[in-house]
Amino acid sequence: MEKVNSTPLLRAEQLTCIKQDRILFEHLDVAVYPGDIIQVAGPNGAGKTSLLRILAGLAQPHEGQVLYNETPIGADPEQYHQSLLYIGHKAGVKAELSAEENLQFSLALHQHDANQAEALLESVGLLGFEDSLAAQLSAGQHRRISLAQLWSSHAKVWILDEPFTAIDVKGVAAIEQQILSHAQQGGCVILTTHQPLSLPENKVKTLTLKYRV
Ligand SMILES: Nc1ncnc2c1ncn2[C@@H]1O[C@H](COP(=O)(O)OP(=O)(O)OP(=O)(O)O)[C@@H](O)[C@H]1O
Repeated sequence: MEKVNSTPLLRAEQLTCIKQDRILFEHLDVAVYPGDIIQVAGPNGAGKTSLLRILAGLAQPHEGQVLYNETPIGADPEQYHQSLLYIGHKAGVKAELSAEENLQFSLALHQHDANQAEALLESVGLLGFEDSLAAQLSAGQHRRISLAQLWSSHAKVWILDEPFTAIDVKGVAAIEQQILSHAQQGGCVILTTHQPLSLPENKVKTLTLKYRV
């Protein structure tokens, strides 16, 4: 009998990444199925961010390829872009814009309704800060502005680099819940974090990169 969900949403084939003459990883195969939550683990400098950027199509591997629904992501970048939510390890907010303007900007970039920004800010506990300039907000509040997109995204593939950095305990729990719910609805999540996850162990797969010299 054929396995349900036997086709990966995202697949990387034989990835090799070299930075400054150091092989970070080579011939790496990754298969990410609907419902998967994959934590990429490993020490500082092992190549986690490099791997996430390749999976997101933001960087090219030295060798190998990434496929979305079994089609190389380079063949239809527009379709992949629409299916992907990538939140990098820097908050990426603009200091001179307010919290709401920053979120509106991100939503517009993903062709989402920018009118929902206020409601989304409420989801991440930033109600009352809509008009505050990002320059006046904390690192955790910056991160919350970026992560508010998790409450609006229809993208199947979420790639989140250190989403919990600077986020307090209550915020982490809310984000983990959002990640779990996305996976339960057939999406997939690939994330890095140096903090232990509180998600049920059987819900998370770990991909560990070693630091190679
Ligand atoms: N822009 C760059 N230019 C040159 N080398 C880079 C660049 N970015 C990363 N590297 C190299 O790649 C290695 C892996 O970096 P990467 O950010 O992928 O690691 P990481 O596992 O995410 O680390 P961390 O846990 O510290 O975030 C680094 O040690 C560095 O040598």
